[in-house]
Amino acid sequence: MLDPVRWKTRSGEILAARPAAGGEVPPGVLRIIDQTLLPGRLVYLDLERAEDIADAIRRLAVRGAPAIGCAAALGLAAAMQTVRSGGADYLRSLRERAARLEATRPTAVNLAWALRRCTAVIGAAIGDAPDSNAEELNARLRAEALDILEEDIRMCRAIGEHGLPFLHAGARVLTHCNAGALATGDYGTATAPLYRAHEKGWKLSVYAGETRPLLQGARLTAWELGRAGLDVTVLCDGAAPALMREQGVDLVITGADRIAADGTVANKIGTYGLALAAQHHGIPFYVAAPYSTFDPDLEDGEAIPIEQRGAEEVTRCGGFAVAPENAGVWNPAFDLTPAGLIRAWITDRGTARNPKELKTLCSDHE
Ligand SMILES: CSC[C@@H](O)[C@@H](O)C(=O)COP(=O)(O)O
Repeated sequence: MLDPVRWKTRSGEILAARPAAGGEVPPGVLRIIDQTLLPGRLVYLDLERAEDIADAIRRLAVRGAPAIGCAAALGLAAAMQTVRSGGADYLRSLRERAARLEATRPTAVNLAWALRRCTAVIGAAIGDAPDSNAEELNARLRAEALDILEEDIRMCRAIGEHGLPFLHAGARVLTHCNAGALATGDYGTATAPLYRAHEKGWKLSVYAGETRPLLQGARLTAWELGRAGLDVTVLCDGAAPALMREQGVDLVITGADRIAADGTVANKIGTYGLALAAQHHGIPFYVAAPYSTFDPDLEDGEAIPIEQRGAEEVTRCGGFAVAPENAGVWNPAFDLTPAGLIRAWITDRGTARNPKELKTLCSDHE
């Protein structure tokens, strides 16, 4: 069984998208919040088979770079419970399931990072003891998956501490998409300093861009921050530059799906536009991410694979047609923000002011 790890807000509510969030979970099951139904309904999904876990990641029932890494690792551990043969057969089954999970979403590097960590650990265990049985290997795999989750929790907390100095009581903060508790194992990345500030009793004004086409900002960020007691205002994506000009914003902070060695950040579509608007208005733009989001092997950010998603995400909204069915659609899930537009990268290992510092902080990526 996957050990339950619980996280509660100050008001005592269980919030994060993590296994066991809804109570006791039977052996070999990954329990997640179905984020596609929020904020209307809080529904948990129990997933057992690698295909179902892959499907949940693909259709964004669980989403956000760190969360899909954790869910894939824990899901892999759950799905492997039914495998009976040990040794090389076990490794073959593991690699086959991991490949299926890794193929679901190409941009967020945390997914590949977590799955490769799991396969490497089992490869090494079998290298040391080729006759290991499935039970022993399952225990090792489960421990590694839980380690990934626990490390993510620690990283969120550390990002919160490193990001806190950029805030002050009364700060007006704009964020995009959902880089919060729902997107990680704990506090979130971009939201971690906001939760920390809130815990200290600082009153913030948080602005959440709605984040078309799937509205992660409006549906998820506004939901989770509101539940935790933060003051949150939702705006249409197109309203962000006017907000900066007319109401004033002290800083913009977003998460990341992958950061290349040159500091380029891939994040939810619309991030680049926010960074350009922030530069125009002299507003600092920060990116918060754990080291597992840094991809030191990718020198040039332009090489980050950008996931293209289905046309219906753009032509339909909430079940209604919002564009003609036959209109052409361009629907990249992410865009690239160059390093020159980023004031600092706030990581679990400290804050980097330029790509060189970032590489020094984060380059021992496993
Ligand atoms: C801490 S999550 C950072 C990013 O993963 C987040 O900002 C984002 O772009 C998520 O995109 P999504 O398509 O919802 O998975």
